[in-house]
Amino acid sequence: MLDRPSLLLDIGNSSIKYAWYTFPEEIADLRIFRTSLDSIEALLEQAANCWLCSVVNEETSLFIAALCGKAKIPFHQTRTQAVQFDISNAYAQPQNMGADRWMVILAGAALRDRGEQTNFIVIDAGTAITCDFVVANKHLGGWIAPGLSMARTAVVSQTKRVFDQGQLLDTLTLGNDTPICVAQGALAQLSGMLLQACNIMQSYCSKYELYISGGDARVLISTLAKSENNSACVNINYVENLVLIGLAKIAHQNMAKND
Ligand SMILES: Nc1ncnc2c1ncn2[C@@H]1O[C@H](COP(=O)(O)OP(=O)(O)OP(=O)(O)O)[C@@H](O)[C@H]1O
Ligand SMILES: CC(C)(CO)[C@@H](O)C(=O)NCCC(=O)O
Ligand SMILES: [K+]
Repeated sequence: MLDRPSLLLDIGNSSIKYAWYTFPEEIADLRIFRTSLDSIEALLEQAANCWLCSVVNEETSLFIAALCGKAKIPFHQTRTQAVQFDISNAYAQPQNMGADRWMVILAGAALRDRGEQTNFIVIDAGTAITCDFVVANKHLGGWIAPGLSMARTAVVSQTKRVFDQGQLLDTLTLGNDTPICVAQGALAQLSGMLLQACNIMQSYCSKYELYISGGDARVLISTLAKSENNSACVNINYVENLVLIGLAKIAHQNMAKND
């Protein structure tokens, strides 16, 4: 059983992603796959154990736990902590913070340890976009906002004459008809969030790293790269899935302890 890898599961609001982790592999080298609830049982048959990060209902976690019981393998679910790996959480009630955000913060810390910077911003541009700030091992707080797709849907659904044709653009320009104005408006909101994040971080520290992942990460990076006024945002690192890297870090630590 021990020659089998750990199954790392990220259950988000709209999709499920997973990766295999074999101790003591490098945690930054994960290959990411998408799956569905129906396919998890088959994955567990090949796993030594399972690590879950979920932001959906408790029933789903109980379902995965039961599948692990059936496969006779250990089940672990990560929860947001007040302090973990020397990083302290700014929430007065850490349990209120989505476990995915905490994994993303721990992933930022793990990736940062390989470089020089101790300060970092982590952004997860998924269904919702979240942004969290860590300076000298202290999480200072963060933001939650609609993701690109949700922002576009929101403005269309709450107005009469605004419509969207779903164009995917990665250059910020000024729209001259309704659907382009919608596509550009959402892009301006989200890339503006990145710029504000960098501006605010500079008031805390002169050097920091920025890690960004999620379905909209690439579009946001190329939008900023093509903008003229992006000097605040430097050192942007794209990572396919920070949640799973955070989970790998915890799985790694747990196995190192029991080694
Ligand atoms: N093929 C695609 N399908 C769905 N969303 C996509 C696709 N390509 C890019 N996106 C963008 O990705 C965003 C969703 O990101 P991602 O796939 O990381 O989220 P998710 O897995 O649904 O999020 P969560 O983890 O919160 O459930 C949407 O805002 C959308 O604009
Ligand atoms: C913000 C999301 C939806 C991002 O996936 C998730 O982290 C979540 O449900 N969070 C709970 C609220 C909070 O983090 O404060
Ligand atoms: K998300």
